[in-house]
Amino acid sequence: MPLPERPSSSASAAAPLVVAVDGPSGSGKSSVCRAVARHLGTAYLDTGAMYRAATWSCLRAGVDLTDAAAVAAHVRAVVLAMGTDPAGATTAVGDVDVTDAVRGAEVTAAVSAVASVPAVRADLILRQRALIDAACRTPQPGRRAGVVVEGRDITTVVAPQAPVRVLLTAREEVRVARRAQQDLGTADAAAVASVRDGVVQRDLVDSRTTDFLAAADGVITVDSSDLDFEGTVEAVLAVVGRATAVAP
Ligand SMILES: Nc1ncnc2c1ncn2[C@@H]1O[C@H](COP(=O)(O)OP(=O)(O)OP(=O)(O)O)[C@@H](O)[C@H]1O
Ligand SMILES: Nc1ccn([C@H]2C[C@H](O)[C@@H](COP(=O)(O)O)O2)c(=O)n1
Repeated sequence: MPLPERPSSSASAAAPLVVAVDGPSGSGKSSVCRAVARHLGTAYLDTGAMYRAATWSCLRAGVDLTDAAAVAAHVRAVVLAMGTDPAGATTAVGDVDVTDAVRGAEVTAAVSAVASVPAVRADLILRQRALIDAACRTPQPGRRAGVVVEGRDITTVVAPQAPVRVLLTAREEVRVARRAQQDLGTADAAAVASVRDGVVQRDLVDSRTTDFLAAADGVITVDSSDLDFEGTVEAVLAVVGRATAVAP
């Protein structure tokens, strides 16, 4: 069942809404959150794309990724521009559009190292909070004030006060199969085997930096293992509806 877009005529009347979503790789954060934001009429912020853009810039500049101080100093100077329209979220470093480049294998293999540097995290977390604040205070014309923001530490560190906090998860074999289907166009045994390590290893390394495998207090878990894409979007929207319902 196609989900309707939220009518923009009432966009300016609603209070700002922040929906914070965390989860492991392949759980559906990007695709599901984009659809949820479209439905709610809010902005959409992909914080993983920010870590990826920082990594892309380090790689391009030849920064030694084992040198945390050098990585942090480089990232501090990176001009990041995040487009938060859920219909076409974009990422730019300076005036270079890196929306597609940051999805490449080289960045994916290196991003965990950059994201594990505490000073990089402190820097990007400040930028993420500023973007969330901007989406709440000055929404784009026709958009509702607020943002659906996803990553690994949004419910716990970046926006722990968000009125809606969700851990979006799915069983490992389901996430690996989705990644195979997405990257290789098939989820046959060979395709699944070839992407498994990339998914599992990255989650293992990332989970030493951020805690996205278990829901923190007050965070609602949505397990999409046995849901299709639209069912997952509806499940997240149901959490939003319950969390924002006005008591009678
Ligand atoms: N409930 C679902 N049922 C079927 N496919 C899904 C579901 N949710 C997401 N997908 C598909 O799974 C793939 C991975 O989803 P997505 O890229 O949104 O995950 P992610 O959590 O953002 O991953 P990463 O953190 O690695 O970027 C996409 O092709 C998406 O369309
Ligand atoms: N809030 C976040 C978001 C992302 N990361 C790291 C961990 C991931 O490996 C990487 C890329 O994220 P993805 O595009 O796969 O969602 O960025 C993080 O540490 N904190």
